[in-house]
Amino acid sequence: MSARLEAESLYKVFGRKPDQAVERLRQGDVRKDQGDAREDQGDVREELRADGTTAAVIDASFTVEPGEIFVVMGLSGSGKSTLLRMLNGLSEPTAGHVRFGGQDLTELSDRELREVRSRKISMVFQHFALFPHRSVRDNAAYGLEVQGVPRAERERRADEALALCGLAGWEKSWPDELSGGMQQRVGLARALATDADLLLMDESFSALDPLIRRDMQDQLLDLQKTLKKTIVFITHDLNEAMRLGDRIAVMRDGRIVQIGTAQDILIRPANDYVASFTKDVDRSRVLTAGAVMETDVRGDEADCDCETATPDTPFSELCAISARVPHAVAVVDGDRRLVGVVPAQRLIGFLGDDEDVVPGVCESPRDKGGKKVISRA
Ligand SMILES: Nc1ncnc2c1ncn2[C@@H]1O[C@H](COP(=O)(O)OP(=O)(O)OP(=O)(O)O)[C@@H](O)[C@H]1O
Repeated sequence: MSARLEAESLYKVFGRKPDQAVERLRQGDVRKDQGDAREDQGDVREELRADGTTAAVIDASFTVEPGEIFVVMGLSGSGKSTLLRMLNGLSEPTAGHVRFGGQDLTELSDRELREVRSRKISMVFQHFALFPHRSVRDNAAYGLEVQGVPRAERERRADEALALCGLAGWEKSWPDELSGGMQQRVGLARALATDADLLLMDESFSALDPLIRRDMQDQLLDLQKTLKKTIVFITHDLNEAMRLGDRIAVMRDGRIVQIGTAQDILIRPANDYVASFTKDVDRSRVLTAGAVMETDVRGDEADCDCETATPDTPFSELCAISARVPHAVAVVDGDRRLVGVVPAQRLIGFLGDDEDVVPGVCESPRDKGGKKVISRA
């Protein structure tokens, strides 16, 4: 089982007097908490920038559980890469702590840090960074070579990792004989071969064309079902974030502005900035019955023999059920207990951009008795 990764109030400031800059940023936040909010969130950051100081990451805190894919999403310059470099110890935080498996990486010596980086942490980059004059096998074995693992064992482990990534039979090929997608699989195999618990993926699929990219996303999700690594995945693409992330942190101007599941971010964006990202997301691919249902139920809405949904029922299937039943869809849990209802109007509300998705009364007769089903407060 992998270990938990914790980031606690991380700051990274580039430029002069970084510690003073952190203090100013903290005081700005205290003023804001006390209600002395200036309209512009980036206030102190902008003042610092005018002085030639960049607050690249400001007060970032989160925990990534073992087996979780935690996606950090944000536009270029929002601080994603700087955050990732602090997580793997390549960049020392100006303030704050990074803990992995309970070990505080920010307190290790350079030698201890190198050891942790080579054994416990693997990186997968956007540009595959393969060595052109090494075979696919030797590329996949590179991390093990750095660790000093004997040749026979590293080749065995590299071959296993390559097979996991769908590259059995390509071990002796050269990188330039492989397509872009296959080269990225070698990058992934190299990261997996070391058995590192923490996988840091920096825009790993961004250079791939859309179909291959989707393929790689599927493969990662599939591998993760058995590997259960602790994964931090950086992307600027919200669709990718929503497909991969158990949870997503949205960054803006160095700050994490929201952490939540894909459904949280779609349904309850923390602010207009996050909401503006979600406009182009195909909601029907993300939402499930559990996210869209009304939980204010009477209790007898599933008393007929009609088809029901479960909280995990995908939105598209929910729409199909809704079209087949003459009333709101009842959502039941594994014990067939009613946990919510979804009136047809509510589905329509969630598909659009309209923030006011609260539907009115479902006019459909519930059953042959013609009883109205759902009423909303
Ligand atoms: N070594 C550095 N020295 C000075 N400023 C830096 C340094 N590294 C990053 N920055 C600045 O910190 C801010 C955050 O950069 P960062 O690369 O972390 O963002 P990002 O979200 O990863 O962007 P991208 O998606 O383009 O890589 C930017 O304003 C950048 O110019």
